[in-house]
Amino acid sequence: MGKTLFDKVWDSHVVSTIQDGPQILYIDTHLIHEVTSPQAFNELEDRGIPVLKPEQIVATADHNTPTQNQDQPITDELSRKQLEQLSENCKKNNIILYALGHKYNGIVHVMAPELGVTQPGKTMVCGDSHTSTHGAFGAIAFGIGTSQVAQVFASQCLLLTKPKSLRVTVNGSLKNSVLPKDIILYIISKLGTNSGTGYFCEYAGNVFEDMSMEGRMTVCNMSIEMGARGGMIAPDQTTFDYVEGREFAPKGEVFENKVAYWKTLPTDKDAQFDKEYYFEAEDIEPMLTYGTNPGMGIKISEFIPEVSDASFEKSLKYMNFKKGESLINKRINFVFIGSCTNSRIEDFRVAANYIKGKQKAHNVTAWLVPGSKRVEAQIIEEGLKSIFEDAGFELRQPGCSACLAMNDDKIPQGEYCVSTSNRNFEGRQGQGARTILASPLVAAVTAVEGKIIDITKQLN
Ligand SMILES: CC(C)[C@H](C(=O)O)[C@@H](O)C(=O)O
Ligand code: SF4
Repeated sequence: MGKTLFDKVWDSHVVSTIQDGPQILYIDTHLIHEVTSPQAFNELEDRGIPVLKPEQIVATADHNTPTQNQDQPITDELSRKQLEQLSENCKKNNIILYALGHKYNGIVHVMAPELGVTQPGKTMVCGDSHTSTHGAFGAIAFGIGTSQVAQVFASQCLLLTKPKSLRVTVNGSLKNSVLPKDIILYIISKLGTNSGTGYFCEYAGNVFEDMSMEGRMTVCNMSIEMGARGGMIAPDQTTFDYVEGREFAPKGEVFENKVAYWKTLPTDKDAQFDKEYYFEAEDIEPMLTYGTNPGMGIKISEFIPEVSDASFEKSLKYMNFKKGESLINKRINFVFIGSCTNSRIEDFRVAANYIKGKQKAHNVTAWLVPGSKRVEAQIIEEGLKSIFEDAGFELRQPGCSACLAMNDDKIPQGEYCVSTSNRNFEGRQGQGARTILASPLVAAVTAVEGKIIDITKQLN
């Protein structure tokens, strides 16, 4: 029987198998940030164990970073301490750190692919659930807990049970104004937030084959929101072209040899998956979430479903929405374009393309937060900064920002925020804040209108 992409990468990294039990998997790249690494460093220090392969670790500061005045000392004490500790730990253990202000700094899932650290066929981990993003390259990439971070520091390996396999296939042609974010929000709205539990997901079909690397990252990023351990897309010419020439990508003949190997990775025709789902591209429309998990999504033109269930009702109460109502014309005072889901240059191009020559609505505070220093530089080089500023949008400095309330960028109590991030949990963007997940295009339109409008009517 043939093998899946996941099988091929997994099997080539198994160091040892315990009979009828878990396997020891070799980890090629370990990404770290300030939130989940400190306890792991402490554990190692307490036990007198050195970091085995510091050269296979890449560190960045992202969650606690302010998105204004990054050249000045951080005023928030907790955030300042978190970042200082990361710097100290990296220095002590000879780990490369792209600290705040460094030209390679950014959200871990934005900067690592940009630098060519993320490559097909690799195993990659980070103490962060959205590590699934890197699967867009055909890598096995997944989030781990703090004790596993310590395991990888000490051994460059992890003890794991091989997950089951799931494939989601989307074929057909997409409608105008449907972006990768809409595709993954649509899939999760259909499958629910637990459908992937215990599985690693592969995305297949012409829709993903035709997608840019940035779009593929948006899709794989949210795999975790349907419960999957990770998501993957077969590497192809789009992938190789993206990786080639980046700082940490292999060069010359080594690159050519790698490409020859990467070409062997796609799932074999006769491979079997434990579970398969199929969708048609024509059925997908721009999406919005109305509840407090990413599976509570509807097409922008649809109505909130009428479900009788206590947790559903609790969720609507938090959002102050009613069953059966439409979100069209809801007044929105906050718009956030950013996060590791949608803070790459293509996202800002989409937004700028719509915003150009328009003005944001008076009631709206619109934050644009690039995922990395490099994206920030691209925004300036391509002239997007002035488009945004002329329209009254606020371009901030890179970081996780309003994706989660771990820094100064918080949405006030009771306010709605149309956000390009990946989680709409209660309090995610600030205490009592109400998050509506959407694509960068829907977010940009909302900021200009000051309310949600049916973009399928306006733009088609
Ligand atoms: C802080 C971190 C551990 C967390 C994660 O694992 O995903 C964060 O990035 C998030 O998006 O909720
Ligand atoms: S941008 Fe949001 S989802 Fe991504 S790593 Fe940061 S906090 Fe997590």
